[in-house]
Amino acid sequence: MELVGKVAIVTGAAQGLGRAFARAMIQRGAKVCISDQNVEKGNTSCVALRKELNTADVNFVKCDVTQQDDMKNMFDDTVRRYGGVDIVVNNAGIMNERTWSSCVDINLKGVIQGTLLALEHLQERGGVIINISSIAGVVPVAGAPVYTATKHGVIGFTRSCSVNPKVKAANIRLACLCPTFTDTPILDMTDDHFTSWSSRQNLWKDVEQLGIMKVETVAQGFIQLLLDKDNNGAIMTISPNRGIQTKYYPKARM
Ligand SMILES: NC(=O)C1=CN([C@@H]2O[C@H](COP(=O)(O)OP(=O)(O)OC[C@H]3O[C@@H](n4cnc5c(N)ncnc54)[C@H](O)[C@@H]3O)[C@@H](O)[C@H]2O)C=CC1
Ligand SMILES: CCCCCC(=O)/C=C/[C@H]1C=CC(=O)[C@@H]1CCCCCCC(=O)O
Repeated sequence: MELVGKVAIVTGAAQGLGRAFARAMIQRGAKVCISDQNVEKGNTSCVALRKELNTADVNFVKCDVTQQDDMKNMFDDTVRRYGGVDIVVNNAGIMNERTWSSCVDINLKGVIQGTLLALEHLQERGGVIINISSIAGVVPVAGAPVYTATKHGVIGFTRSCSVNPKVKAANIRLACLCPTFTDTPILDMTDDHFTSWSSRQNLWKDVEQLGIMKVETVAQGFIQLLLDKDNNGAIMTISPNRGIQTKYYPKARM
């Protein structure tokens, strides 16, 4: 897939991985809508990306992924501004075991809502949906069971959409990105983010064992996943010890 002239939407892109994905796509010629619930950080990042990359082809739209009206407006605004949508990256996510219900709302329901709207918008012209899961989407993580459940859900949902014949016929491709720990503000967790059935200490032991990747490393894998036009249903894992790996888990046998 060639990115020049393509139109992309990234949720939760005011900082961290979302911002790095947006940056990598703009650098390759895409027009990008960065959205986030944090208006101040979103606007600041938009101005900084315009300046750094010397482009007007990036804009910010306020969007809380738990709010259906915000989500619809993000798509409508992008269509009005750029004439359509080709790529949707459902990236917004939090790690909070205590406010676990909002973790489900943002990490899983937000991705489902973003994907369903993306399918509607892409059905005429085809395109790509990348859903951001985590390595916690494929392995159990004792320190963060709710976060882990949401990320497993993202993979199950995305893979199920990817094998739908209607989706394939519309030339829509879906894939999941599953990084291990990456250097973003999501790692600034305190004990308040945990319950007696989860643990910052446990999670931090994992961090110490595995290490922390740079956002640029994950953005490199993201671009690889986006450009490979033959990877519908793929799950890409990225970790410090094994690097970038693309996996296809078994399909159902009827
Ligand atoms: N950093 C890491 O170690 C890893 C992160 N991930 C996933 O990558 C994605 C991005 O995370 P990071 O950049 O690391 O985190 P981050 O905390 O730096 O960025 C997350 C962004 O999402 C936004 N956000 C939160 N709630 C939102 C909502 N309701 N609506 C819209 N935006 C909202 C925040 O304002 C923030 O800008 C998340 O889905 C996360 O679960 C996956 C594996 C590892
Ligand atoms: C808030 C971010 C949470 C990110 C979750 C995460 O990265 C968790 C990682 C580890 C916790 C326990 C583990 O066993 C996880 C690491 C497993 C890495 C396996 C790598 C496999 C591979 O590269 O194929």
